[in-house]
Amino acid sequence: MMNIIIRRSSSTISRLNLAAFACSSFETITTTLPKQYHGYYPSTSLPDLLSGNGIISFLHRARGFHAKSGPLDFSASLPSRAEFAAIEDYEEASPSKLGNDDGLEIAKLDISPEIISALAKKGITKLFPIQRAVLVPAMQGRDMIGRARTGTGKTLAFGIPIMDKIIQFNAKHGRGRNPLALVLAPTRELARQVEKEFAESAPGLDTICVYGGAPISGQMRQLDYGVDVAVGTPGRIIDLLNRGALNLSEVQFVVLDEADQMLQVGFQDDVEKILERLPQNRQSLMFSATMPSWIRKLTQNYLKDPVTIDLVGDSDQKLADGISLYSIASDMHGKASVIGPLITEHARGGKCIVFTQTKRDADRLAYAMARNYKCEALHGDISQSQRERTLAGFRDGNFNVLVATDVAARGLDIPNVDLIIHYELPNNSEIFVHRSGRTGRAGKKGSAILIYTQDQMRAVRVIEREVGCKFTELPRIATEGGASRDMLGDMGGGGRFGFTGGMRDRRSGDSGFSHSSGQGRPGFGRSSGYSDSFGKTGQDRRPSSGRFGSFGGPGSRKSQGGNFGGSGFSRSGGFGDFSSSDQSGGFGSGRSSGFGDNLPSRNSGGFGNSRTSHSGIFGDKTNDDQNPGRASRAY
Ligand SMILES: Nc1ncnc2c1ncn2[C@@H]1O[C@H](COP(=O)(O)OP(=O)(O)OP(=O)(O)O)[C@@H](O)[C@H]1O
Repeated sequence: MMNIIIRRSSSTISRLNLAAFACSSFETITTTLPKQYHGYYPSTSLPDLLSGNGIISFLHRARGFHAKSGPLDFSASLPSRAEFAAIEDYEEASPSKLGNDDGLEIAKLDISPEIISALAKKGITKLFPIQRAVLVPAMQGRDMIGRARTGTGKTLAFGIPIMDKIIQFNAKHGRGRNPLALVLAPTRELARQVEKEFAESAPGLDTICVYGGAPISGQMRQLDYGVDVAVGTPGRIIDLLNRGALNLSEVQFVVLDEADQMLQVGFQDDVEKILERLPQNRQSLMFSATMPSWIRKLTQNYLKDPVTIDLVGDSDQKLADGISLYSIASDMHGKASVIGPLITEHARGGKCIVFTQTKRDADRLAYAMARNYKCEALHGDISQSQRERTLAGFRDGNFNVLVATDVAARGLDIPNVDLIIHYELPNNSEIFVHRSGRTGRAGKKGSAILIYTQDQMRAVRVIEREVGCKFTELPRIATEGGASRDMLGDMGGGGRFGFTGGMRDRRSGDSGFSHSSGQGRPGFGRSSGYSDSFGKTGQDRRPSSGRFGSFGGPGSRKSQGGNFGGSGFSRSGGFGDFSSSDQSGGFGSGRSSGFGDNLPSRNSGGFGNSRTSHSGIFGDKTNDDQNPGRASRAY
């Protein structure tokens, strides 16, 4: 085992021995964090990282050297002034030898001044730990898998080296027409956000975001004009490739953001199709806050001699440190009515995201809550323009409760979200991490509350175990009578529910509330879900099996009712129905089939075929691009 240590050298950062890096092959990098980052990383979870006074210690295993050199080889951008010290050492670093570290000033990095000043304008002056850990190997052209907790700056971790290299390349070779970098993201909203971060951090680069639901002609025109960085969702990218509007032959960098989702069943095929169109000689980067064990095997197929930069670790708490976790028991009927008191108590006037399992739940809950809260729904059946308005309104603080499906679970960086409510249990612990991670970002604090029913106790414990966390149990909130009906009573009447499907600017013919086809979908049955999910050790648990379908309770139930307007609603009326319908089958079927079934109106052709082979949220994947024949969207 050999260590390579990168350290700050007095007040500047020198890069003396990058050759040493280039001659080495890493498997795993862990970091020693400076004290100022302890807020982000609990000391219990990174015990070995707290002893090094800001030294990044790269533990790696020397293997056969695999050097990549492409058109944008980092050596071309290495400065004559040495800014980094990369000290190769065959011994464990001793803190005393390495001195203090007061953080890595971005202004002192040898990166483009354009990036430095653009970041400074955003208030970003020091690298976060994942960014400093990634910088050198990324600059060297190493393929990598990067894992760091939610909200810790992964976007810029891969963004800064890519932007810098492209700026250098353009300066040398002039600007080209075809993109040099491609970033794939699972949702449109995330794709837009990532593209925005690139555009703001390197204003001189031409960036484009391509995603379904937006006119393709404008995207084609922009591509024709020429772009440096393309960010997008897979379906639209494939569409543009098929039309000959997107040429990926010059791509030097490809990033799979939320890589574990991008490689899940349902997404993987599209991702592979895209990767096939890229040059062999490229740098591939995969990032996520969660990297289930199955992904490690898969990545061998896509990455060359990758370095793994893991700031989470297997045994550590997987959540960002600033997130306080709570759980609260409720019966099905009372779930909706505990939300109000929870918001009052825990959101402290900030924003709150309530996560539901289904689009229908999101609509109905948002509708019901709108009596008392400024509240909107966000999910995949809402038109793209409305989705964008909703998200912008939420960001701007025009309303402060967003009721969303897992379309909002990953990556979204919305300021001042203080509270996450898991109205329904997520399908798996990774989704729990991502949903909860919409709060407590960039060192801030926040709370996440899991509402569960008694028969979901076991699933709650599984989350605790897999995420390495402990919920603080909140006292039950009485829901008999008053509160529930006050807030939700207006929802009564089957007719009203018919309305929820069209509550916002939806695609015509939205059939989201019909749920005839998926009731018998495998993996959602509670018993099978549990054994499927929990019986495994974490190996190869790709979510296609709906492993935590068991979590959700509602969706796991066998449909007894038939359609939504049927027994579920009419039986008890009011918002209580919302919950009770879970039991009656309305939700159960909605959840299991609705995802797949909701989409035909938005997508031509293939969506009519529900993809029953996909179960669980991931099975339905986010791919909401208008791509005939493709699988339906999840959220
Ligand atoms: N070095 C930095 N200094 C200050 N703020 C930063 C820095 N790097 C990133 N940020 C900010 O931190 C926030 C979270 O960053 P980002 O969205 O990249 O997190 P992430 O790790 O990708 O999260 P997720 O896992 O949820 O996708 C953003 O608002 C970003 O602008």
